[in-house]
Amino acid sequence: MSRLIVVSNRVNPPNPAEGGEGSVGGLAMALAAALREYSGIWFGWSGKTIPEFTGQLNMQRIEGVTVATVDLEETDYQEYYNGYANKTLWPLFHYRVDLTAYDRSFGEGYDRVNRRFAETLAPLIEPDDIVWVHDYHLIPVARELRRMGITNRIGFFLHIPWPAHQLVVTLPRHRQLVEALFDYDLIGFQTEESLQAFEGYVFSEVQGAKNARGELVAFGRRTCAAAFPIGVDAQDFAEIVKSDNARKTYDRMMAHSVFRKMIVGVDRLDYSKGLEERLIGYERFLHDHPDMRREVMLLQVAPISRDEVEAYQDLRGRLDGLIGRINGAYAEMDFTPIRYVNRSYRRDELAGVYRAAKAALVTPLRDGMNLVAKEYVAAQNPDDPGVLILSRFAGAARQMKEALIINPNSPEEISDALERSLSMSQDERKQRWEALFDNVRREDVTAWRDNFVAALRGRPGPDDEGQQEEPSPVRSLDVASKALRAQGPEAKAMRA
Ligand SMILES: O=P(O)(O)OC[C@H]1O[C@H](O[C@H]2O[C@H](CO)[C@@H](O)[C@H](O)[C@H]2O)[C@H](O)[C@@H](O)[C@@H]1O
Ligand SMILES: O=c1ccn([C@@H]2O[C@H](COP(=O)(O)OP(=O)(O)O)[C@@H](O)[C@H]2O)c(=O)[nH]1
Repeated sequence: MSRLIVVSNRVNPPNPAEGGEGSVGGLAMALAAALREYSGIWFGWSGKTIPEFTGQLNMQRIEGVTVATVDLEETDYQEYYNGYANKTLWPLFHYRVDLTAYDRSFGEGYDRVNRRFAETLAPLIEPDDIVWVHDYHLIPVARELRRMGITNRIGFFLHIPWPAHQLVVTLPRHRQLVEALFDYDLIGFQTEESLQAFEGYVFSEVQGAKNARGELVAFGRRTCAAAFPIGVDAQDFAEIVKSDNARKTYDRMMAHSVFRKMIVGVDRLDYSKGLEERLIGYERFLHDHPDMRREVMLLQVAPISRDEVEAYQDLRGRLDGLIGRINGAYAEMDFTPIRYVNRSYRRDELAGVYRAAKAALVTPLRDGMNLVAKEYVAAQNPDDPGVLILSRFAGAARQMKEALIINPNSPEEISDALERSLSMSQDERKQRWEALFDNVRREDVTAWRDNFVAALRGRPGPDDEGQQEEPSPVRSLDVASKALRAQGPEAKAMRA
C-alpha cells in the first residue's frame, strides 16, 4: 500500500505539555484526525524561526504518524506567512480587498518558501507515495516538485473560499498562481460555489475548457477539480463529550449560568469570523428584548491569531471597545452580558462548553467551512439539544440547512434568530438537531479524506497515455464526481 504524504504549513503534533493537544485551527484539527488511520508522513513548518535556513528535518513519530518539520528563517516567516499568506491571499480570498496588501517582497518570499518546502520534502518521497498539499500557503509546491522531476500523484485542497473571478484578477500575479494549480492531479474545494468560481476564472480569464472526461484543460495541461466538504471526527467528539474533563467543564459552565441560557461563540480572533457583527446583533437582541436580558449570557472564546498582522491587532482593539460598550450599557451588579476570553481551550473543554450552551452563534462573513459549527452539533445532548445559528456565508451552511441560517450583516436577523432559538420548543430543537447530526456523522473527516484520496488515486498516473491533450469545449460529468460515486468500498480498503 502506498503511503500518504500530507503537506501543510501548520502541523499539529499533539503536545504532551498541553495535555495532548496541538495548535488551534480547523486545518490542523482535521489533518490530525485524517492521518490517524493512515501510515504516512505529515510534513510542514515547525512553527519556529532560525537565523538562516538549513533545510534540516526534525522527525518525530507521534501516534503512528511520522511528523517531519522544518524551521524557517525570520524573513521567510515575515514575507511568506505574515506577508503573502496572511496579508495578501487570506484577505483577498475572504473578499476583503480593502485589507489586501500587494507587496512584491511578499510574493518573492512566498515563492522562496514554497521552493524550500519542495526541496526539503522531495528526498522523502518514494515512487508509490501520493502527496496531498493543503491550503493557500503552499499552492506552488507541486510546481516546484515537478521541476525536480517528481512524477507522483499530487493533490491539493483549499481550506478557504475560492473567490469570484473579479476578485482574483486584482492579484498582480493571479495567472501564475492559477497556473501553479495545474501542476496538481486533483484540486479540491470546500464547496460547489468555490469550484464554480475557480472554473469561471479558468474559462473566462485563460480560455480554458473542460474535456470530454470532465477534466479542466488550460496552460497546455489538464487537471481535475471537485468539491470535497471537510468534516469533523464526529465519533471521536461524541466520545470526548463523555470524558471526565468535558463533564467537569460542563458542570462548571452550568453552575456559572444558573437561571441563564448560555449562548456560545468559538473562533480564532479573525476579521473573517464576523465577531463585530455578532456582538452588534447580540446588542440589538438585548436592546429589543428587555424581558430576556437577565435570562441570557454570551460566552465568546476568541484565541489570538496572527497577532503580528496589523488588521488582527486593529480588530482586537475594536472588539475590546465594543465589548466594553455593551457590557457597560447592559451589565448589572450581578450580571455581565458578555464573557470574553482570548485564550484557547482544549477539545475536551470545548466539548463541555458546547454542550452547556443553549445556542451557538457562528456568524462568519466568509469561511471556507467552519468546523466549530459541526463540533457544536456533535457535542449536543440528543434529548435536549441546543440550536445552531449559522451564517449563510460559512461553507458549512451548504450542508447544515436545518440550522437557523442568517445573514451576519443584519443585526436584526441575528437578534431574531437568538429570540427564536431561546424560545424554540424541544420538539423542534430535536428535529433540527437530528437532521444536522445525521449530516455531521455521515460527512465526517474520514469521508472527506477517503473521498479525496480515492479520487486522487483514480487520476491517471505518470505512465498513463494522453497527459497533454488539446482542450475541447465539452462540459461533461466531473471525473472526480464519478470517482466519488464509485469509491465506497474502495475507499475503505485504502485505509492503511
Ligand atoms: O494556521 P493559522 O494561521 O494559525 O490559522 C489556522 C487555520 O485557519 C484556516 O482554517 C481553515 O480550515 C478549516 C478546516 O478546513 C476551515 O473549516 C476554515 O473555514 C478555514 O478557515 C486556514 O485555512 C488554515 O490553513 C489555518 O491553519
Ligand atoms: O480555544 C479553541 C478554539 C478553537 N479550537 C479549534 O479550532 C478549530 C477552528 O476551526 P474552524 O474550521 O472553525 O476555523 P479556523 O480557525 O480553521 O478558521 C476547531 O476545531 C476548534 O475546536 C480549539 O481547539 N480551541
